[in-house]
Amino acid sequence: MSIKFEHVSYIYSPETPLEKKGLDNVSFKLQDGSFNAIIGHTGSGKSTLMQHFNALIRPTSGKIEIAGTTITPETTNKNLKELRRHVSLVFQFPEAQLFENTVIDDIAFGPKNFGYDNEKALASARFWLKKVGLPEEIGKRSPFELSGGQMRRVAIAGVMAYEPDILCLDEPAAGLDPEARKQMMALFSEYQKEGHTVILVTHNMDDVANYAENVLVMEHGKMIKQAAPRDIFKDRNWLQEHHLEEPKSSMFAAKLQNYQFAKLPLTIADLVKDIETNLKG
Ligand SMILES: Nc1ncnc2c1ncn2[C@@H]1O[C@H](COP(=O)(O)OP(=O)(O)OP(=O)(O)O)[C@@H](O)[C@H]1O
Repeated sequence: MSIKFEHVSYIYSPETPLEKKGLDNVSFKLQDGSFNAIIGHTGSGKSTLMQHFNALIRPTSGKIEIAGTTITPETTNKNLKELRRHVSLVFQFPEAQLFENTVIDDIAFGPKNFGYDNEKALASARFWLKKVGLPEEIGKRSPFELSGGQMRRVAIAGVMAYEPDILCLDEPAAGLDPEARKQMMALFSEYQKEGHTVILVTHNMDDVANYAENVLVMEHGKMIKQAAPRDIFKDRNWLQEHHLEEPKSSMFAAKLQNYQFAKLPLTIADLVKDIETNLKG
């Protein structure tokens, strides 16, 4: 059950002086269980695209197939609960949406909303509190007494606690220190390896290089390229032309270097396999 966008366009404030094309004839497919990144300049349409994944906004034209649901311009808000249980969207600075009296109740809110009984919701909340790296005793505290980084973890645990099949993240590590960013990205990577689909909007090219298998590049509302990170980042001229940065990470450079020193392959098929193994590993 892949995710499929077919000729999706979206216009903000149509037929008014403020009319603005947010998406322009976007088509692509994403594989189940893949780690995808959406990159592009500010204002290129990344967040607009992201909000289509759980029908928070619906296409002005075109069609989306996702998690067994078809989204078209005619789709209404009715019957979207099932879609939103499967496809979850985490906005930038999700900690702004915490509201319960205790951390554990805040994390359990999502699971309860999607039909877990009280006991199961609390068990899931305790499990995810630990998974995001917070000690058990924090569960009893008010989320508003925590640091910004801890609040971010609570908010993300609240989404992961009902285990959506498709996790959409808009700059989830923005403003976190490098260690916290790494832990957060490792958490999403593990979630993907367990079989879920992850879609990440980011300006951080190191995260793209280190974690994504598939990259969508947005520019002026159009998707101008879809490829593996190595294919996106190997062409410096193309990157410069589109004002995109290269990853700085030594990890990605090391992966490429390992590949150069890998044992001499015997056939083209071996060579391709070798490259893939080295870049994946
Ligand atoms: N609510 C809105 N009303 C009108 N235009 C909007 C609205 N939201 C976004 N836009 C416009 O649509 C275009 C795409 O915006 P979008 O937020 O999707 O870009 P983005 O790539 O996510 O940017 P950033 O990296 O800054 O978050 C921009 O030109 C933006 O100004």
